[in-house]
Amino acid sequence: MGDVLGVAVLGAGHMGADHIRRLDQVVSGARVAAVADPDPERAKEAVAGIEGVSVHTETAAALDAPGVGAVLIASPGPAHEEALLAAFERGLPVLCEKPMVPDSTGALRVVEAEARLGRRLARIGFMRRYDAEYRTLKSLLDGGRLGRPLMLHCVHRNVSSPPGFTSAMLVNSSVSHEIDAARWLLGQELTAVTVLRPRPSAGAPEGLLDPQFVVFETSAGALVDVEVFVNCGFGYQVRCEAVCERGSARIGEAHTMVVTADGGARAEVPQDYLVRFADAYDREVRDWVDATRRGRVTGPGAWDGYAASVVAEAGVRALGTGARTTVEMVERPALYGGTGTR
Ligand SMILES: NC(=O)c1ccc[n+]([C@@H]2O[C@H](COP(=O)([O-])OP(=O)(O)OC[C@H]3O[C@@H](n4cnc5c(N)ncnc54)[C@H](O)[C@@H]3O)[C@@H](O)[C@H]2O)c1
Ligand SMILES: O[C@H]1[C@H](O)[C@@H](O)[C@H](O)[C@@H](O)[C@H]1O
Repeated sequence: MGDVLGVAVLGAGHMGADHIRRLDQVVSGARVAAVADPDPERAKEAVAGIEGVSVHTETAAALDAPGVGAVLIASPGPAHEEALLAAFERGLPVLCEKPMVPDSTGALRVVEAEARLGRRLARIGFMRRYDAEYRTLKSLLDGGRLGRPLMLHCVHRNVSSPPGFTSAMLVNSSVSHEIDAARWLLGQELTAVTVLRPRPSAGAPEGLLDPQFVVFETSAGALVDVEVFVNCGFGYQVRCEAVCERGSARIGEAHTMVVTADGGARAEVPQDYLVRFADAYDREVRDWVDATRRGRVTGPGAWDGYAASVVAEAGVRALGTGARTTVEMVERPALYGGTGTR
């Protein structure tokens, strides 16, 4: 194992601050060496009490700061491409929050830049791949005991959407998790998408198409449906049921505590992703730090980030037209395993 990994964290908002705490207090073998945020007060607040961190407002200054050996990108999606390319130029390994790059043209530029380097540097923060329940489901499906998967029924609910959240973001920010999880669980590409829009909830901000019902078709003829509802008001719920030829398997309830008292039982629902996926984020960052210190790049990569962006973009078009929309991806570069679906 190499030296303690000095990490530059870009973006000190909700996720950035949580990852800074994780790198400082939860994960061994790493330290926060630098932080960059255009809002210096937010950056200072996120690293308060941590020694040896330099605070910057510019990405380049943080990447070039003393002791930086890797980058964690937690800025908003539109800022990711520039940060990824800057990290690649410096040969720095990266953990980049989803979406890798919201638009597929930018995502492809990232894939091409990494392919030109001839080695992988980027891991994308699709943390569900590190969630214990998702991993158990993946092992079950891979083991084949239930036969071939035919359908995934998914639910993705948030208590409320943050200011500025758009109808397109239900697909390209929220459902991006299901897009990656479905590709990973099934080992298939998503080839077409249809988005149905029920009457918007009165609890959603004016003009937001919330909830939505998204249906994906896969390269091997399976279907994946996702109810996404980001102003459900009552809790953070993420569920997935795989229906296979000889049985079904459902995940998404294990993080619930059931309190029995006063003659009744009450199941508590987590209120946000930081609670529901706390273990997954810890495992994701620990695994990234360990692999990086060993000089390895593992987990979902730039190709997976690109695939998610292309599928999400088709989904946003489908949302606009109401029509079934096919997904067109470029050929997979050799760096990511050549052509064909996994
Ligand atoms: N994996 C997950 O479950 C999960 C959960 C929430 C958010 N996210 C992702 O994490 C990222 C950040 O989301 P958030 O909720 O923390 O947002 P946020 O708005 O809370 O924080 C973003 C921060 O980035 C800063 N910033 C803006 N431009 C920047 C730039 N060019 N360089 C550096 N910093 C910049 C902002 O000032 C802000 O402090 C997004 O990509 C989002 O999709 C992932
Ligand atoms: O950026 C967030 C994050 O990715 C959460 O995990 C998801 O539940 C939200 O819907 C999304 O807005």
